[in-house]
Amino acid sequence: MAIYQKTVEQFETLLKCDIIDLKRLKILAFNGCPAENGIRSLTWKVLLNYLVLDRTKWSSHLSKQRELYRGYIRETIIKPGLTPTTEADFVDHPLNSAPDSSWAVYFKENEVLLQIDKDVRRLCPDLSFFQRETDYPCSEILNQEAGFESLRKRIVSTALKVESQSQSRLTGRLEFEYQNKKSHSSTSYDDNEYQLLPDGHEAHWEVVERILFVFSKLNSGQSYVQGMNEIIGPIYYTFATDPNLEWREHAEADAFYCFTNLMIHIRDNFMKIYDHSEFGILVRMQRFLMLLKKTDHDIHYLFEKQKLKPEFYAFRWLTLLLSQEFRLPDVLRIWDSLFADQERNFEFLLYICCAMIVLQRTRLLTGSESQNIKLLQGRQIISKRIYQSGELIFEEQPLVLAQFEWNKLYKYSACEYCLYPLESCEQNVRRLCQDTSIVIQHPECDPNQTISQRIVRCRQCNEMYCSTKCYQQAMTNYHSILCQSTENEKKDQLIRHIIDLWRSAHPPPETTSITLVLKLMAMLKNSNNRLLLLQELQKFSQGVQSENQKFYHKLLRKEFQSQVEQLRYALEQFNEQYMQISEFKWFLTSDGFRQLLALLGRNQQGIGTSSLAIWVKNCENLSKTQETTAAAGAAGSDISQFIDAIYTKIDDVSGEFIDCEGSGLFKLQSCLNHSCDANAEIQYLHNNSTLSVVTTRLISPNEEITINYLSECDRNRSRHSRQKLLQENYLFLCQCNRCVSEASEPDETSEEEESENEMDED
Ligand SMILES: C[S@@+](CC[C@H](N)C(=O)[O-])C[C@H]1O[C@@H](n2cnc3c(N)ncnc32)[C@H](O)[C@@H]1O
Repeated sequence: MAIYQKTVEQFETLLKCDIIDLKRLKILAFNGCPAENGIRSLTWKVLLNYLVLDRTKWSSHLSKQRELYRGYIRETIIKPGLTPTTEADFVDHPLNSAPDSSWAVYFKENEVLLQIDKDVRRLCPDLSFFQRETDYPCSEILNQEAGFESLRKRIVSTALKVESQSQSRLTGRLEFEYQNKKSHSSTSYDDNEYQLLPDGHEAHWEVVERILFVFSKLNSGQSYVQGMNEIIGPIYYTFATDPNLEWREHAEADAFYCFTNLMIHIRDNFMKIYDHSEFGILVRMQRFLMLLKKTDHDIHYLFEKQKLKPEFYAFRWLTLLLSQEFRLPDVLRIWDSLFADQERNFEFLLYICCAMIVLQRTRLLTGSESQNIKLLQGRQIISKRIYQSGELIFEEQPLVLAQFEWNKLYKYSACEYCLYPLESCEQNVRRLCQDTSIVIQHPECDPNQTISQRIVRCRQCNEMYCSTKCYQQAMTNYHSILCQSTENEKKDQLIRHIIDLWRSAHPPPETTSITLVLKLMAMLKNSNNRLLLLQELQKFSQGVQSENQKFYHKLLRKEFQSQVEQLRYALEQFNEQYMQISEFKWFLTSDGFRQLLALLGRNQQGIGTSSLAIWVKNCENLSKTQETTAAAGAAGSDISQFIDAIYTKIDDVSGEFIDCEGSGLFKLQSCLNHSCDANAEIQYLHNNSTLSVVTTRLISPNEEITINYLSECDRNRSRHSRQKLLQENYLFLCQCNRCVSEASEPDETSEEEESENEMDED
């Protein structure tokens, strides 16, 4: 503590001098800037050459710069054509497509703006800061001076323009009611985007959006490139949380200048034409490789042997200054050192990247090429702190989900959108036991007693939802297209045909892949930002073949070849006749379709919900909270006997399939790797599709968080059986601690698997 306090004092003394000693400041900052008293914020302003070293000049310099920035806002956000000053200006008009027309420029800029908008609405989602309201909104914008408009208005009108264009191409007419409904959100499938605050209020993400837009206009050669949002984010955050309110008030202008100055140093990373320049990304990657060779010869040699080029893993690290690899507090700490090191062209960044590799060296040295690329690309989740057993790590909603087809055949009923069960516990038990005389004890423990009165049905196809919200979400995302409404019988028939083909083609265990494909197509069709959705898909684990390239994903085995081809053809027809999604065409080529099926197979996560399970849990809680009197104890044992009897009967009549089941794609969960001795598990604590990752034992900091991909009944099979299942379904050879410790076991499978093997070989 004493050392920390001393560091604070050293910074403060240095920053108070009339002439700041830059060399000393760099030495101090390199070892980390304290966040308190605005030290980091001030230090960065000096290190990024925004504040001159002569403090006596700060006041006039700052007021000049900040006034200049206000001018930029006025100039760059002004609506062209609205304030004509000369006769000639009136010649320009919104339909003028000449390249020098201010309207044409205005429309082109809107495309850049739309991209910025999408990117900043997802800035640092693990932090609530960017969604919060700023205390210092832009007065020029909010006061609505005559002749000015806000970026908000431009985004709404641009989103409308994009949507109406695609609609008109398809239908030849403009459907404004539909467009208006969608225009409030640029992506209908993502609830995680930051939303606008009411008029007169601005959130921090909107301020960041303005900075980037002004930057893109003033630097038209470079404009805005995706990733710049990740650079401005931490800078603005640091300035806008400055405890000194005088500084905080001007966070927007100050962040703009610091960002602009930083971009001078790193702009070559963002522009392809500079890839080969002295400071271009390719040269930087070469320098990084040389350093790796010097630091860890074995790893360098291994990477050469495995052809693991830095383009595959270090490109993002170097371009975005590690802002994606660490959480914000760590990014800020790393940037203290990087900014202090700036004149040496961020040499220190190369050292950090090397350290990141060396820290993983034991795993890398034993890993195959594809295991190593996975490790380096960072698609794994590592704990940052101690987690106790039973602790919730995170919760997440799926990007898309579907119920198993057999749910309906066996009369399971659950919300089509979120899988919440739509039976009361009594209905559930009576159905599973095929006994209508069963009466549930403790009905007060069943929150679904009156569920039948709350069910919302699609007016066209009678599909059931647990709430109006779920129904509306489903409609906006996909149901408006996939609804079996008999309005278009041929389309419905084709959809049924596709689902039936899948049922007869796919190998057990049942998967929902084909419904997921149909839903994804409908979501793409409905989205006014298709590329973004495709980009989300790209992040999931991909590839059709195992690491050693010995076999393909189970769904792509030879025996399914002709059915897979029939399916592909049917989907291609569906796209051509009813969807016309040009961006999806590749997925409907032979290769693309195989890739898509493998992606869904490798990343799908099962979902299970049940009214009975909620009731049982509530009954158990009830007996726990009751006093331990003899009478209560007897009642508790009665209820457990009753529950046991129910489960025995269900087992006899319906077997193991007692939950309403489905599966979905989850963005974050799909980063969790498998271990046969996992330290976490997936639960559905809310009895709907919201997934919870919960620890199953104590987890230490820096330990990888893993789940078991195998179903409960497969988890205790022999090492050989487990590895076989994992290779077929997930294309990797499990080398977890348990598999390694069981390495001496004979390669034996159960009889059942033996016969399956024989079938495979036939
Ligand atoms: C849902 S993803 C998990 C995240 C994955 N690391 C990624 O980068 O996308 C599933 C894929 O991760 C890889 N994977 C998962 N667990 C693994 C393990 N224990 N060893 C090697 N690869 C694994 C396999 O390629 C598998 O198909």
